[in-house]
Amino acid sequence: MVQLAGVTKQFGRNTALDGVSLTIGPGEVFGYLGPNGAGKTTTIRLLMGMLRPTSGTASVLGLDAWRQSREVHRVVGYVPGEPALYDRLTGRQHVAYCAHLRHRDDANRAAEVAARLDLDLDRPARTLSRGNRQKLAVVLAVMSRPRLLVLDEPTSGIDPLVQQVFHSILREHTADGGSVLFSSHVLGEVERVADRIGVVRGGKLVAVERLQDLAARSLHRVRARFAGDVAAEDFAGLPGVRDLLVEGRTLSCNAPQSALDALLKLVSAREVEDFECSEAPLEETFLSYYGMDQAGGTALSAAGSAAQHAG
Ligand SMILES: Nc1ncnc2c1ncn2[C@@H]1O[C@H](COP(=O)(O)OP(=O)(O)OP(=O)(O)O)[C@@H](O)[C@H]1O
Repeated sequence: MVQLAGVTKQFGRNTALDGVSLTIGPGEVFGYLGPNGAGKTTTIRLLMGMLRPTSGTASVLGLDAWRQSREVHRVVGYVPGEPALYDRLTGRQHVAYCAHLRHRDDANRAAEVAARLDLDLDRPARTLSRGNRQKLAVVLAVMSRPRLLVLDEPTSGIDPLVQQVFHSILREHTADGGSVLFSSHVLGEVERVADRIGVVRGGKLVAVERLQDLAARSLHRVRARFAGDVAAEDFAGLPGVRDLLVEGRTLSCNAPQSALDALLKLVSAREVEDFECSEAPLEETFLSYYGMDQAGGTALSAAGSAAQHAG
């Protein structure tokens, strides 16, 4: 669906992207993460044929993104970071205009998506809030049922309830074999919907991984109180378990998801009086591995606490 092979993009002396290679397959939601200025929008503009790579190749659905950009625009639903709308046209007029450009009648599908997103299609674009402009851009991108959706920070400005609806729309899209490239500067925005995430920093793709693998490495804080004394050695040697501490009848430790089953079996072999297990937010695990430290103050403190748990 998407293939970047050694793509570099320079603006004068500034290297915005540096040798990025990436493949996105059918039925996949790919979360493209990175702090401000990392190169997300540059990647997306290259894929949409708005920029020409300095070196390397970008292709979309088998089409060369630069040389065949008109065909690319026909088959991709694109939501830019700052949607460009016609101030005086209503949502419905935008829908009619885009449908006309594509020689299709997508009005019913557009009305259905707009209703789900709680967007009034009869208001002129100039009266729409940032979130509602974003929703209209989403309606225009999905109404023709394109095989690929390329979304540049599409949910900034959209409230959490509507984000859930938006996620279901993306899931329906991938269930039909479509794919999604979804950029964001925070994991929280994509973690509920992405299958894989890629992290771009300073123009380099520094990590690509399946979200379920990241979740499997996420730490759980475990605490158990037993009816009698226990020894730390009874629980030692479980792979990935950190900060193991036994004080009298109480055990505490941090364990990745992959160690929970074995740990629980050891715990339940004894008489348990109290048990607690809470998962650290995925954002913490993510930050501790990839340190997206430009994401903001809260993120910084989360990274700090994750690092402490990691011992
Ligand atoms: N047209 C341009 N001319 C010169 N430099 C540019 C241009 N577009 C982007 N850049 C530079 O390329 C780098 C990557 O920018 P890009 O917009 O791709 O980042 P981003 O990850 O999308 O950031 P944000 O989250 O802030 O939108 C930045 O250093 C930016 O200043």
